[in-house]
Amino acid sequence: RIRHYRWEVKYEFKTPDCFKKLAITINGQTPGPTIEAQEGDTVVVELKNSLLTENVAIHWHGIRQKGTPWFDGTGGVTQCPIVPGDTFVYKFVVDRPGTYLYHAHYSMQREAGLYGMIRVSLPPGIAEPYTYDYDRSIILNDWYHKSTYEQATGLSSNPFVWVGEPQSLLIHGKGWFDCSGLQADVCNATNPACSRSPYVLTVVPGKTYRLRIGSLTALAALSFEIEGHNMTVVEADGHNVEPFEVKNLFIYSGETYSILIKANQAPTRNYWAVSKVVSRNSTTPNGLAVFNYYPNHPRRSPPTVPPVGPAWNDVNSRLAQGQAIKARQGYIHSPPRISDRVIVMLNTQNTINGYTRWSINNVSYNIPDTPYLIAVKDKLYHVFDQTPPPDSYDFQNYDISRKANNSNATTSNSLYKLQFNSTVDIILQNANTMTSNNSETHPWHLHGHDFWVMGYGKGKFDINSDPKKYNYVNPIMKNTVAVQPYGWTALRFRADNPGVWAFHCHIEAHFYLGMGVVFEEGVEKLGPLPSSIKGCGDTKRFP
Ligand SMILES: O=C1O[C@H]([C@@H](O)CO)C(O)=C1O
Repeated sequence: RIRHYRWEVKYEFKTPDCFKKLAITINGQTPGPTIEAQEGDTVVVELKNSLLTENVAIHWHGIRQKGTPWFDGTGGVTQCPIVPGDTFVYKFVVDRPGTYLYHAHYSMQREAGLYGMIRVSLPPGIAEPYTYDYDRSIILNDWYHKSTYEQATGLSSNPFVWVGEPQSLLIHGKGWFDCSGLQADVCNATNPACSRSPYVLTVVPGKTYRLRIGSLTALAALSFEIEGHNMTVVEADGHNVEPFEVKNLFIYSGETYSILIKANQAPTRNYWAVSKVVSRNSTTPNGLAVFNYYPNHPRRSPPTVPPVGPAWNDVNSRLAQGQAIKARQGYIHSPPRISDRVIVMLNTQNTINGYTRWSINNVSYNIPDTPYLIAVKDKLYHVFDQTPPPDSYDFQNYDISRKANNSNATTSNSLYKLQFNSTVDIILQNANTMTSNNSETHPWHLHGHDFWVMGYGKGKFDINSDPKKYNYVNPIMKNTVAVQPYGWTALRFRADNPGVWAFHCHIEAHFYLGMGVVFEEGVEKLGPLPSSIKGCGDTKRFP
C-alpha cells in the first residue's frame, strides 16, 4: 500500500512554552503529523518548501532506505537541499515494524521544530510479543528561544558563543517558561495555548498502555518518568527488547523506546509525567505533562510535588540502563563473530585557527557543497578530499582523562570507504573536553543501518581485553547509542546497504561543529540516481 502525504513546510509564530518564536511547521503543526504505516508499505511525502529564504531536507530516522539511499534526506550527503518554492517527493519503503522519527537534516534546522514520528505496525494477524490495550506516542524535546541562525552564528564565531542550556523542555510540543518580567506580546503565561495546557495523556484505570517515546532534543540527554508508575521497556529503535522494568527511562536524542505502563494507581487523581535534563548540570526546568486518570478533569493539577528525577551526574545508572537493553528472546539477530575492520573514533573538542570544533581522531568534519552520493556515483572526485580519514588515534599516548595539551585539530570532508558486505566495528571513545574535569555525553546515530551494541565501558578502551567481553549472545540492534563521559561504546554493523551514510553525534551544535563522519559502500551497485536530488554544487540536474 502507498501512504501518501502532502506537506507544506513554513515558518510560523508559535508559543510552545509561552514564549513567541518563529518555528518551522508542517501543515501548521510542530511536532509534525505522525506517519502511520504498515510493514512493507511505501511512504510518499510530497514536500513543499515554503520557507521563503531557506533550504530544507528531511531525514527518515531509523528507516534504512534499502535501495533508495537518495531519499535518506541528509543535506550535502544524499541529496541537494530543497530550495524555497520547490516541491520534492520522498518515496521509500518502511520494511520493519516499530517506532521511528523524522526531522530536518539541513544545518541546525531540526531544532526550529521540524520533526515528527513514524509508526510502523505489523501486518494483520501478526502480534507483538507483548500485549496492551492502547497505543500512544510522545516526542520529547528541548527548546531554545534564540533562532537557529543566532545559534549557528555564535558557534562559528571567534570568540566562540556557546548555545547554552535550553530555555525549556517540551513534551509532545508543549512546555512552560516563566514569563515574568517579559512583555505580553513576547511571552504570555496567560495565553491558553501554553501554560494552562501542558500535554495530557488520558488513561482509563486498569488499562495497559504502550507508550512510544522518541527524543529529538537539540542538546539534552533526558530522564523521563511518570509519577508512581513503573515502566516496562519492550522496544528500542524498532527492535524488541527483553522486557525490563524502570522507574525512569534515560533517553538520548535520536532514540525511540516503547514502554508498557499500567494505570494501576489510585484513580481518584492525576499524576505528573516529568522530563529532566541529565548528563549536564543544566539550568533548564523540568518538563511537565499530566498523566490523567479518566474521569478526572484533564486540567486538574496532580496534588503532589512533581518527582525530582535522578541526579544529573549519575553516570552509573545511565550505563546500567544501556547494559540492561538486550534483544528479546526469539527476536535475536546474531552478530557476525569476526569483524573485518575496526575503526576507533576518539571524540574530542578542539580548536582550529582559534575556532571551537569537535573532532573524530583529530579531524573535524565539513559538509561539501556537492552531495557525496552524487559525487561518488558520477565520479566527481575533485569535490571532496580524497585522503581517507584515520581509522584510529594515538592509542598509547592519548590521555582521555585530561585536557589535551594541544587542542589543535584539522578539518576534512573526506569519507570512509567501506568494503561492500564487510563487517565493521566502531569504538566510540570519549575523552575530556577543553574544560578540565569535563567529559560530555554524545548520542551517535548511524544512517542506513542498524548496528549491534557489543559493549560499553568506562575509561579507555582496551583493544586486547575489552573485545573479549562483547555480548555475542543477545546484543540489541539500534540506530542511535550514547557514549558516556570518559567512557566507550563498541558497535558492529554490516556494510550491506549501497549508498553514502552519515554517522554523527545527534546533538545539533556538535554535528554543526564537525562531530560526524560519512561512510560509503557499494555505490557502484546502484542504478541511476533520481535527477530530483541533483542541481547543487558541481552536479547538474539536466545534463
Ligand atoms: O561544544 C560545547 O561547548 C560548550 C563548552 O564546552 C564551551 O562553552 C559545551 O558545553 C559544549 O558541549
